Amino acid sequence: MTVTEETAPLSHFERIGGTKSVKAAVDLFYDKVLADPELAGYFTSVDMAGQRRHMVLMLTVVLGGPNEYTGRSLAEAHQPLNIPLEHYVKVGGHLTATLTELDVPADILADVQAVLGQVQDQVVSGGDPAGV
Ligand code: HEM
Repeated sequence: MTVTEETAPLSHFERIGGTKSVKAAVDLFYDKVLADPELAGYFTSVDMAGQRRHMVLMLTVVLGGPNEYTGRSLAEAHQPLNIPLEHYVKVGGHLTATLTELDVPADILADVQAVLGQVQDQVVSGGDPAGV
Protein backbone atom coordinates (compact mmCIF):
# COMPACT_ATOMS: atom_id res chain seq x y z
CA MET A 1 0.00 0.00 0.00
CA THR A 2 1.33 3.45 -0.87
CA VAL A 3 1.44 6.42 1.49
CA THR A 4 -1.35 8.03 -0.55
CA GLU A 5 -3.61 5.03 -0.11
CA GLU A 6 -2.93 5.00 3.62
CA THR A 7 -3.72 8.66 4.13
CA ALA A 8 -6.45 9.33 1.56
CA PRO A 9 -9.78 9.81 3.34
CA LEU A 10 -12.29 7.07 2.67
CA SER A 11 -15.35 7.95 0.61
CA HIS A 12 -18.77 7.55 2.19
CA PHE A 13 -19.21 4.63 -0.21
CA GLU A 14 -16.15 2.88 1.19
CA ARG A 15 -17.01 3.72 4.80
CA ILE A 16 -20.41 2.02 4.67
CA GLY A 17 -18.97 -1.12 3.05
CA GLY A 18 -19.27 -0.59 -0.71
CA THR A 19 -21.69 -2.11 -3.19
CA LYS A 20 -22.93 -4.86 -0.88
CA SER A 21 -24.13 -2.30 1.67
CA VAL A 22 -25.63 -0.01 -0.98
CA LYS A 23 -27.58 -2.97 -2.43
CA ALA A 24 -28.90 -3.86 1.02
CA ALA A 25 -29.99 -0.25 1.54
CA VAL A 26 -31.73 -0.04 -1.84
CA ASP A 27 -33.57 -3.32 -1.23
CA LEU A 28 -34.84 -2.14 2.15
CA PHE A 29 -35.69 1.28 0.68
CA TYR A 30 -37.86 -0.11 -2.15
CA ASP A 31 -39.50 -2.58 0.26
CA LYS A 32 -40.65 0.46 2.25
CA VAL A 33 -41.72 2.42 -0.85
CA LEU A 34 -43.71 -0.50 -2.27
CA ALA A 35 -45.36 -1.10 1.12
CA ASP A 36 -46.55 2.53 1.16
CA PRO A 37 -50.07 2.66 -0.31
CA GLU A 38 -49.58 6.27 -1.47
CA LEU A 39 -46.46 5.36 -3.47
CA ALA A 40 -46.88 1.75 -4.63
CA GLY A 41 -49.07 2.77 -7.58
CA TYR A 42 -46.18 4.57 -9.29
CA PHE A 43 -44.31 1.29 -9.62
CA THR A 44 -47.01 -1.16 -10.75
CA SER A 45 -45.66 -1.48 -14.29
CA VAL A 46 -42.00 -0.79 -13.49
CA ASP A 47 -39.29 -3.47 -13.87
CA MET A 48 -38.17 -3.42 -10.24
CA ALA A 49 -34.97 -5.40 -10.83
CA GLY A 50 -33.76 -2.73 -13.28
CA GLN A 51 -35.04 0.00 -10.99
CA ARG A 52 -33.12 -1.34 -8.01
CA ARG A 53 -29.98 -1.71 -10.14
CA HIS A 54 -30.15 1.90 -11.35
CA MET A 55 -30.81 3.18 -7.84
CA VAL A 56 -27.79 1.24 -6.52
CA LEU A 57 -25.59 2.84 -9.18
CA MET A 58 -27.01 6.32 -8.50
CA LEU A 59 -26.67 6.06 -4.72
CA THR A 60 -23.10 4.85 -5.26
CA VAL A 61 -22.32 8.10 -7.10
CA VAL A 62 -24.04 10.19 -4.40
CA LEU A 63 -21.82 8.45 -1.81
CA GLY A 64 -18.64 9.24 -3.73
CA GLY A 65 -18.15 5.78 -5.25
CA PRO A 66 -17.38 4.98 -8.90
CA ASN A 67 -19.78 6.43 -11.49
CA GLU A 68 -21.24 3.58 -13.52
CA TYR A 69 -24.76 5.02 -13.76
CA THR A 70 -26.34 4.30 -17.17
CA GLY A 71 -29.98 5.25 -16.51
CA ARG A 72 -31.86 8.36 -17.58
CA SER A 73 -31.41 11.72 -15.87
CA LEU A 74 -33.64 12.26 -12.85
CA ALA A 75 -35.72 14.82 -14.76
CA GLU A 76 -36.21 12.54 -17.77
CA ALA A 77 -37.28 9.64 -15.54
CA HIS A 78 -39.58 11.62 -13.22
CA GLN A 79 -41.07 14.68 -14.93
CA PRO A 80 -43.55 12.52 -16.94
CA LEU A 81 -44.82 11.03 -13.64
CA ASN A 82 -46.25 14.32 -12.25
CA ILE A 83 -44.93 13.65 -8.76
CA PRO A 84 -46.23 16.12 -6.12
CA LEU A 85 -43.90 17.47 -3.43
CA GLU A 86 -45.82 15.49 -0.79
CA HIS A 87 -44.81 12.19 -2.42
CA TYR A 88 -41.22 13.34 -2.86
CA VAL A 89 -41.07 14.06 0.87
CA LYS A 90 -42.47 10.59 1.64
CA VAL A 91 -39.86 8.88 -0.57
CA GLY A 92 -37.11 10.95 1.07
CA GLY A 93 -38.49 9.88 4.46
CA HIS A 94 -38.26 6.21 3.49
CA LEU A 95 -34.66 6.70 2.37
CA THR A 96 -33.76 8.46 5.61
CA ALA A 97 -35.49 5.74 7.68
CA THR A 98 -33.63 3.06 5.71
CA LEU A 99 -30.20 4.60 6.24
CA THR A 100 -30.97 5.20 9.93
CA GLU A 101 -32.07 1.59 10.40
CA LEU A 102 -28.83 0.40 8.80
CA ASP A 103 -26.78 2.57 11.21
CA VAL A 104 -25.29 4.76 8.49
CA PRO A 105 -23.17 7.43 10.25
CA ALA A 106 -24.88 10.78 10.84
CA ASP A 107 -22.50 12.80 8.65
CA ILE A 108 -23.21 10.52 5.67
CA LEU A 109 -26.96 10.74 6.29
CA ALA A 110 -26.69 14.55 6.40
CA ASP A 111 -24.88 14.58 3.04
CA VAL A 112 -27.53 12.31 1.46
CA GLN A 113 -30.26 14.61 2.79
CA ALA A 114 -28.47 17.60 1.28
CA VAL A 115 -28.51 15.85 -2.12
CA LEU A 116 -32.23 15.15 -1.66
CA GLY A 117 -32.69 18.91 -1.34
CA GLN A 118 -30.58 19.58 -4.43
CA VAL A 119 -32.38 17.18 -6.78
CA GLN A 120 -35.93 17.93 -5.63
CA ASP A 121 -36.71 20.25 -8.57
CA GLN A 122 -35.67 17.56 -11.07
CA VAL A 123 -38.03 14.98 -9.59
CA VAL A 124 -41.06 16.99 -8.43
CA SER A 125 -43.61 17.99 -11.04
CA GLY A 126 -43.32 21.55 -12.30
CA GLY A 127 -39.67 21.63 -11.27
CA ASP A 128 -36.81 22.73 -13.45
CA PRO A 129 -35.82 20.00 -15.94
CA ALA A 130 -32.99 22.24 -17.15
CA GLY A 131 -31.34 21.89 -13.78
CA VAL A 132 -30.27 18.31 -14.57
C1 HEM B 1 -34.24 11.76 -4.64
C2 HEM B 1 -35.25 11.08 -5.03
C3 HEM B 1 -35.21 10.06 -6.12
C4 HEM B 1 -34.16 9.44 -6.72
C5 HEM B 1 -32.67 9.62 -6.44
C6 HEM B 1 -34.72 8.55 -7.71
C7 HEM B 1 -33.99 7.73 -8.54
C8 HEM B 1 -34.50 7.04 -9.61
C9 HEM B 1 -33.73 6.33 -10.58
C10 HEM B 1 -32.21 6.20 -10.56
C11 HEM B 1 -34.58 5.83 -11.49
C12 HEM B 1 -34.22 4.97 -12.72
C13 HEM B 1 -34.18 5.81 -13.97
C14 HEM B 1 -33.92 4.93 -15.17
O1 HEM B 1 -34.02 3.71 -15.06
O2 HEM B 1 -33.59 5.46 -16.25
C15 HEM B 1 -35.92 6.19 -11.08
C16 HEM B 1 -37.08 5.86 -11.74
C17 HEM B 1 -38.34 5.99 -11.19
N1 HEM B 1 -38.66 6.68 -10.05
FE1 HEM B 1 -37.38 7.64 -8.87
N2 HEM B 1 -36.08 8.63 -7.67
C18 HEM B 1 -36.42 9.55 -6.71
C19 HEM B 1 -37.68 9.93 -6.34
C20 HEM B 1 -38.83 9.34 -6.80
C21 HEM B 1 -40.17 9.62 -6.31
C22 HEM B 1 -40.48 10.68 -5.24
C23 HEM B 1 -41.02 8.79 -6.98
C24 HEM B 1 -42.51 8.63 -6.84
C25 HEM B 1 -43.23 9.16 -5.89
C26 HEM B 1 -40.23 8.02 -7.91
C27 HEM B 1 -40.72 7.10 -8.80
C28 HEM B 1 -40.01 6.54 -9.82
C29 HEM B 1 -40.60 5.68 -10.86
C30 HEM B 1 -42.06 5.26 -10.97
C31 HEM B 1 -39.54 5.35 -11.73
C32 HEM B 1 -39.63 4.48 -12.99
C33 HEM B 1 -39.96 5.37 -14.15
C34 HEM B 1 -40.05 4.59 -15.44
O3 HEM B 1 -39.57 3.45 -15.51
O4 HEM B 1 -40.57 5.16 -16.40
N3 HEM B 1 -38.91 8.37 -7.78
N4 HEM B 1 -35.83 6.93 -9.93
